[in-house]
Amino acid sequence: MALAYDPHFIGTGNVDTAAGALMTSPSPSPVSLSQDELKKIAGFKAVEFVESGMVVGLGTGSTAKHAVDRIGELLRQGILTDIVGIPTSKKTHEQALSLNIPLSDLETHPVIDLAIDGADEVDPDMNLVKGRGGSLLREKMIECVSKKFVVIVDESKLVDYIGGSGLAMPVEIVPFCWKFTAQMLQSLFKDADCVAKLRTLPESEDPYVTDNSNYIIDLYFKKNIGDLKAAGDAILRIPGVVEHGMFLDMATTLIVAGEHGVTVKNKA
Ligand SMILES: O=C[C@H](O)[C@H](O)[C@H](O)COP(=O)(O)O
Repeated sequence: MALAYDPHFIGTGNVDTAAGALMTSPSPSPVSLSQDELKKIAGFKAVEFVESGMVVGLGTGSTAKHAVDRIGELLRQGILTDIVGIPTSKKTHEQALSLNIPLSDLETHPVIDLAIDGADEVDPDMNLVKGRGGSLLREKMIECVSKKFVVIVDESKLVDYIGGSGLAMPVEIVPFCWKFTAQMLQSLFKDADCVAKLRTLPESEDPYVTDNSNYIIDLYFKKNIGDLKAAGDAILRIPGVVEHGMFLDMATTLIVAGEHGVTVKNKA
């Protein structure tokens, strides 16, 4: 599918942040763009929300990486000053250090002005699946105390309902008796024909280990799981579970880059 890009929408202009605002940017001169270029457009657009003096949650993944790069660039140019970054993973911590972004943590800065992060799925109510890159726990800890949470995606991430992509919904668990916990998770969602799989490293059958020394169980649903809040609460009642990758009612702004330009949608 041909993708369209409107270079007008990379910039540092103001974004309409009124509640419920929907800003769609048409593309006057379409140019085919890769998925990564769309991620970059969404990431740069999100940084328009960052103001000097803010404490900023720095997301993880191939989309958030562009936003973090952009913050580093604007700091270097002196366009942004006095930013404090709170990284959501070891990888983002390394990236931010390499860009000389001043860093802190939740204990020193328990309130965050704004967080910017990608997502694996976004439903029409701006509920998210996150963690296919393995970073869901730190992301959720940081983003749930952010006054604003700007989610950046290319349009391939939009789904009709959570789980609708047919791809993984990650759950971070403790390694102890992981097979037992995986079985509990699969049984919990038997009505949705759920399959629970331990995430392993691509080059071996060894478990993938998170930044917090935990494992990840990926849940695959063949049917809609229905009430997301009830599902999330039920997952958290399983003792070996640390956190799940559903980020419900957390996003305050959604930026989608796609074939017809960039859309900015605020939570009503
Ligand atoms: O664990 C990874 C994070 O939740 C990412 O933000 C999410 O997977 C989206 O990543 P990407 O922007 O690379 O698609």
